[in-house]
Amino acid sequence: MEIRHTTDQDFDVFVDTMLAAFGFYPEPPVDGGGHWWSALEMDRCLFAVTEDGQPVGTAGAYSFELTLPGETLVPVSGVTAVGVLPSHRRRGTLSALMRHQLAELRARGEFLSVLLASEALIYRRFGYGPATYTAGLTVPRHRAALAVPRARGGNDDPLTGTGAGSGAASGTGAASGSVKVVRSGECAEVLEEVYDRYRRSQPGALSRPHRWWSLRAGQPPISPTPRYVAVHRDADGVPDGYASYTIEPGASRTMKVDEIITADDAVHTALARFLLEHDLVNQVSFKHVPTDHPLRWQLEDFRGGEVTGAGDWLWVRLLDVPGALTARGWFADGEIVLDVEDRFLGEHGRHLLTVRGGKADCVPTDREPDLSLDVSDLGSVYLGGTAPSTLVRAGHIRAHHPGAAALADTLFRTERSPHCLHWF
Ligand SMILES: CC(=O)SCCNC(=O)CCNC(=O)[C@H](O)C(C)(C)COP(=O)(O)OP(=O)(O)OC[C@H]1O[C@@H](n2cnc3c(N)ncnc32)[C@H](O)[C@@H]1OP(=O)(O)O
Repeated sequence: MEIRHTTDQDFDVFVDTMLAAFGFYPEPPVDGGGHWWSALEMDRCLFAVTEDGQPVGTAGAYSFELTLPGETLVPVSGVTAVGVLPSHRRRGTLSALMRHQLAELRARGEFLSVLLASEALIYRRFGYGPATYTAGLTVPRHRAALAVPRARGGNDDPLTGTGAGSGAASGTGAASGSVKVVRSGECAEVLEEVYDRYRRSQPGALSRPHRWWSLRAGQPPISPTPRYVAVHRDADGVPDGYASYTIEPGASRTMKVDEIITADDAVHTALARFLLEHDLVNQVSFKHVPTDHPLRWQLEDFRGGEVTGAGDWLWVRLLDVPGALTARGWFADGEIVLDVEDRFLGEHGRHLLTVRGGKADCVPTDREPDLSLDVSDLGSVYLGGTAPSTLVRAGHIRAHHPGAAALADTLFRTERSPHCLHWF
């Protein structure tokens, strides 16, 4: 089995092989891109090839930026299009592709790799751990009333003041804004710009490169699939949020919300209100709600929303432990010794992590460890979305003394849970 790079000439064969591995039929071409795979970076794709030259396995990587806790932006590889033909499985082809790819990512100087896992059993052995979580929230219209915020109140508040449809919302509740509904095809530039502002402040979020928008590659609202988009603008008319949605015809009249994108909680509230008050809708189904998002708390009826499809989203793999640990922001001072095992790459390191004033220093040490953990578990806790103590209680991370788990929880905790809704 040989692993080799693909070139632009291989694009069609690459896509055919990858689709066959997933059991999908090739789809007819769409004008100007349109398929999720049209933004594949062919210089970052790999073929696994048999001795007689037949491609039997594929793996690709997108060049993204990931927002770390502390709003640090770092380049990461978004691993994608991983597949091995059904006729050639369980012979080590994926393992060979992963080994080759991880070495290449390191050679590029990247210290993190991320992916969305088709199955949860595949990637831990390669050092990836689930790191961000998401869930759907379905709210019947008759239970959709929003509560008056107890800490604020008053007429200038985004919840209690004029509705978003007629204009209201800001970070402080002091300024007004407006919502206008347009079709997704008419506002691509606005979506791209608002998304870019949002993702820079949201830990766990990935960039959506311009190429994705121009090729309409990905899931709605990036794809050519028709959508309505409620665009929120501030008092000066500057777009600061959007919600992309469809309404199912027929008896269900379910409004399906692909995403609400904004960096401002008050704008999020205004857009949610706009959707929840929409006429001729029986229920509103939000596809992506971060697990700790205030939306559920904002419903007057705390049981008014049903959480659906809760699960993992972004899996994270550290390629350079000190590099990754010193890159993110930290929110509590302290020090901890981590003994990290990387079985797939056959590596082991003991690191002293010292945090002062939001920044970390990470050096090799021979001190006794506080925690012993696999690199995949470090990937899970790295963005702050999984408490180390949960993995201690699960029997995955070993705490060497009472208090070690609580110390790790305090250090790794972030101001806001990481969340990613970009599909790739
Ligand atoms: C980021 C993404 O693109 S996610 C998409 C992943 N791709 C898919 O789901 C498409 C359908 N599936 C496939 O193409 C293949 O089954 C793959 C890519 C998941 C696995 O490829 P293979 O070449 O069979 O994997 P390989 O032989 O290297 O297996 C390595 C180990 O992982 C295990 N493994 C591989 N796939 C799975 C799985 N789906 N579930 C459980 N274990 C698995 C193997 O049993 C093997 O274990 P071992 O080392 O203890 O013997």
